[in-house]
Order: sequence, then structure tokens, then C-alpha cells
Amino acid sequence: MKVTVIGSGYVGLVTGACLSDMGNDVVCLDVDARKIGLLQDGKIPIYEPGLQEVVRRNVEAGRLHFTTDVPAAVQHGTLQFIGVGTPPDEDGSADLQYVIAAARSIGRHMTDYKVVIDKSTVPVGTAAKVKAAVAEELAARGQSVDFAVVSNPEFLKEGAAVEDFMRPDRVVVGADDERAVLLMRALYAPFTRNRDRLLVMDLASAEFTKYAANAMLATRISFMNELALLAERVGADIELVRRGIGSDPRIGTQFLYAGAGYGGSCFPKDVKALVRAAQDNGITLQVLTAVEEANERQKKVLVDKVVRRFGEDLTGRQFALWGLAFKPDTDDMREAPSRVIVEELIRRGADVAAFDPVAMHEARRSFGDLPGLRFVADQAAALQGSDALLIVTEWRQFKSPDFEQIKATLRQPVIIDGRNLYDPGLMASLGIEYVGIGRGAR
Ligand SMILES: NC(=O)c1ccc[n+]([C@@H]2O[C@H](COP(=O)([O-])OP(=O)(O)OC[C@H]3O[C@@H](n4cnc5c(N)ncnc54)[C@H](O)[C@@H]3O)[C@@H](O)[C@H]2O)c1
Ligand SMILES: O=c1ccn([C@@H]2O[C@H](COP(=O)(O)OP(=O)(O)O[C@H]3O[C@H](CO)[C@@H](O)[C@H](O)[C@H]3O)[C@@H](O)[C@H]2O)c(=O)[nH]1
Repeated sequence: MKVTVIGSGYVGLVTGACLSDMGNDVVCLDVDARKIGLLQDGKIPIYEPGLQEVVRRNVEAGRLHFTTDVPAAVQHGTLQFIGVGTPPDEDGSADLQYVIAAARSIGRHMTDYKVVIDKSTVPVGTAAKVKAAVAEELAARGQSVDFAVVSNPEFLKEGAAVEDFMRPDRVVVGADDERAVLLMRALYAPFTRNRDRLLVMDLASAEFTKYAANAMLATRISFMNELALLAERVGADIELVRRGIGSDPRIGTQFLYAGAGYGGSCFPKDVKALVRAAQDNGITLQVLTAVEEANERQKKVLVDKVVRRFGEDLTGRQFALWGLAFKPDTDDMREAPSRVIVEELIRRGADVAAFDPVAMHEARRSFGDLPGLRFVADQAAALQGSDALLIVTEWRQFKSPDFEQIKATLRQPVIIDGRNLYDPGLMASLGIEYVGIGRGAR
């Protein structure tokens, strides 16, 4: 099938690459000429395991193209995916300006039947706005061309994006047009294996489902983070509690890890947008309001532990920081807890020696020139001259480090672990002072 993907960021690129891998003829469009230039040169602007290979083989096969040429891109695809950003507006609601601009581009240049597919995360009612924007542009040109609007939210996780797209738990399709549904079924047939995985529903329910999923996942994390605070006080170990509750299939084992707070480009913005949408409808979402507040507090928990150990004034102290990206297997720094932690340590007078296996470049861009922050070449170098090691992201290479080296290199053998990577018993036996999240058991 002929597919156009508008927006070649995270979601657009993965969508375009995976759809072309199933034999579709895909054009990815972006307004960012630098990004498209990189992609045309065979370079992937983001770090995402496996993506480079999928892009390369489909470009080589002539099924995947990148362009800034709006009319040509719009004319190409029967299926027009909109995968542009929906950042939070000042009041927390989703800013739809890029989605509407993409819809207008379609209306301005289409000459035959199109299915316009909202892949971006957008609030209930957006499909109607997209429909109106396309129709307005068509009317301005005096054209009458048939089209449908479909909601097809994306559920991929960064770091596992290709796998998630290729083997989705479900594909949600919101539609009010039978022909569009048939086309979507055909497009997703190679990914959904059996038909049960493709869930067809009305537009509003599909749009709502995306926010509900992220809100539920964020709630689990804030719930565990809050319980971790209490576990420390009462002498329980949240890791053992996690296993204890997770083995109940009604609860499940995934997404129950207490940590340094959730970040990324989705949970923070989507929780805010849902709370805001509820307010606009005269409803206060009390649980989700608390989920967000708990997360803001959690991002500071690591610094609270530093303060408890080293005092309020951190002047003259240096801390080694392992992990800057908001999660492992990505270089994405959007809403990363490391940003809050680094800024707070530096505000209190400390220096920070930071290392991340892949996010150093993005981190430099995101922090700018921040006095007191130094990026070092590897995890061992961060330890030199540091008073303690702080772990912020659970990269695999941090999971079994050389503990003797850590002990010998740090000024004091202190590890403050925001991801609960190590066994407190082992740390005690090695003579390392170890502080995790919610690990109060003695
Ligand atoms: N990142 C994720 O893991 C993820 C997962 C699921 C859903 N989402 C949702 O998908 C959407 C996109 O997220 P992202 O992380 O890919 O964003 P992104 O910022 O990485 O990419 C968006 C791209 O759209 C381009 N763009 C903006 N306006 C355009 C226009 N009019 N025409 C063409 N290109 C345009 C931008 O230049 C940018 O390259 C958001 O709504 C997000 O919430 C993201
Ligand atoms: O048990 C857990 C699981 C995750 N996190 C944190 O939660 C954040 C988000 O992690 P994750 O969900 O793995 O990454 P994202 O790529 O942001 O993916 C989420 O957001 C996407 C964008 O909407 C959705 O498509 C995905 O389904 C949804 O998982 C990260 O900071 C993690 O460190 C925890 O603290 N504890």
C-alpha cells in the first residue's frame, strides 16, 4: 500500500520503517530539513535499538523515502499518518498546532481519496478538528475529494520501539468509515497475526484509550514510589513487596519498579493533558493529580538522600552520576529525572561528574553550559574525586560493575541508587554504604 508519514520524529520514523518492512511503499515527510538531510544520508537522528537496520534495508529496497517536499509526499500515500509532536501547552492541554498544520497540508495538496490517520497522542475531539481542517483546505481550493479520518494511537516504548511496533499487544483503530477500517485492517494484518489484536472502536474511545493507558501506567509507578517512601520508614523492602504483590495476576509484575520518578516525552505530558481535559469538562481527576504531584516529589528523592547523608550545603562535594537518559536504551533526555537531580545538586553547591552510555550528546544539548556539570568519558572516570555514586538510569552495563574499584576510587564508599540495581546484603558485605529506593529492611 502507499503510505505517507507526516513527522519523521520518534514515532514517525518507527512507523515508516516498520510499515515499509512489510512491503508498503512509504514516504516520510518532515519540516525539519536537517533531520531529513541526515536520514537521506543514511543517518538516524535518534538512538533506538534495531531501527538503523530496518531503515537501511528498506531504503536499499527502494520502499522507504525521506522528503521535505509537502505536495509530493501528500500525493504519494492513500494512507496519511500524522505523527507530529503534541507538546503540552501552558495550561497542560495538548498543543494541537502541529497536528492541525499537518492536516491542512493534506487538505491543500490531496487530489484523490485519503485516509488521514492520527497517530500522534491527541485528546478526544481531535479527529473532528482534523476533519474540519482538511475540509476547509479542500473548500478553499474549490475541490470536493472524499477522505476519512481515523484515530490510531501508538503504544510503542522507546528503547523497544521496533519490537513494540512489529509485535504490538494491540492495534487500536477508531473510525466511523467502513472503507477506512478495511484499509487499516489490511495494513496491520502482518502485525496483528490474529484479528483479535486489532481493536476497532469509535473515534472518541480510541483517542481516550491512549491517555487511559499512559495514565494507568504512570499511576502504577507513582503508587509504588509512594509505598517506597513508607517502606523505608517502617523497615520493609519495596523490591520484595513488588514481587509479593506482582505474583497476583490481577496486579502483574510489570511496571511496578520504584525509582527516581518517571520521565520521557509521554507520561508527564499525557497525565497533565488528561487532568486538564477533565478540568475543561468540570471534573477533577483526583488520583491523576496526585500521580503527577507524587512524581514531582520523587524526582527529588535522590537529592533528599544525598542531603540526609552529606548535609544541606554541598559546597566542595562532587557526585558521580551514572545515567542521564530518562530510561535505558535511548538517548532521549525529555523530562529525564537526571535533569532535576543535576540541577538540584549544583544549586546546593556540588559538582557533578556525569556519564551515560549513549545520551551524552543529547545531555550536552539539554543542559547547555551548566557550571559545575562535567561530562566524563566512562563510568570509572565519574568516580574519580567523587564523594558518592548516584545511579539514575538502569543501563545494563551498570548492573554488575567492579565494586572493588568503586570502593577504592570514591572518596567515601557510598552508593545512592535511584534504580535499586544492587543487593543491599552484598553491598553491606563489601563494606559499601548503600542507599536504595524503599529498601528499609534490615
Ligand atoms: N516518543 C514516543 O515514545 C511516543 C510513543 C507513542 C506516542 N507518541 C506520540 O507521538 C507523537 C510524536 O511524538 P515523537 O516523540 O515522535 O515527536 P518528535 O518531536 O520526536 O517528532 C515530531 C516530528 O514532527 C515534525 N513536524 C512538526 N510539524 C510538522 C508538519 N507540519 N509537517 C511535517 N513534520 C512536522 C517535527 O519536525 C518532528 O521531527 C506525540 O503526540 C507523542 O505523544 C510518542
Ligand atoms: O516500573 C517502572 C517502569 C517505568 N518507569 C519509568 O517510567 C518512565 C517511562 O518508561 P516507559 O514507559 O518504559 O517508556 P516510554 O517510552 O515513555 O513509553 C511510555 O510512553 C509511550 C508514549 O506515549 C507509550 O507509547 C508507551 O506505551 C509507554 O510505556 C521512565 O522514566 C521509566 O524509568 C519506572 O519508574 N518504573
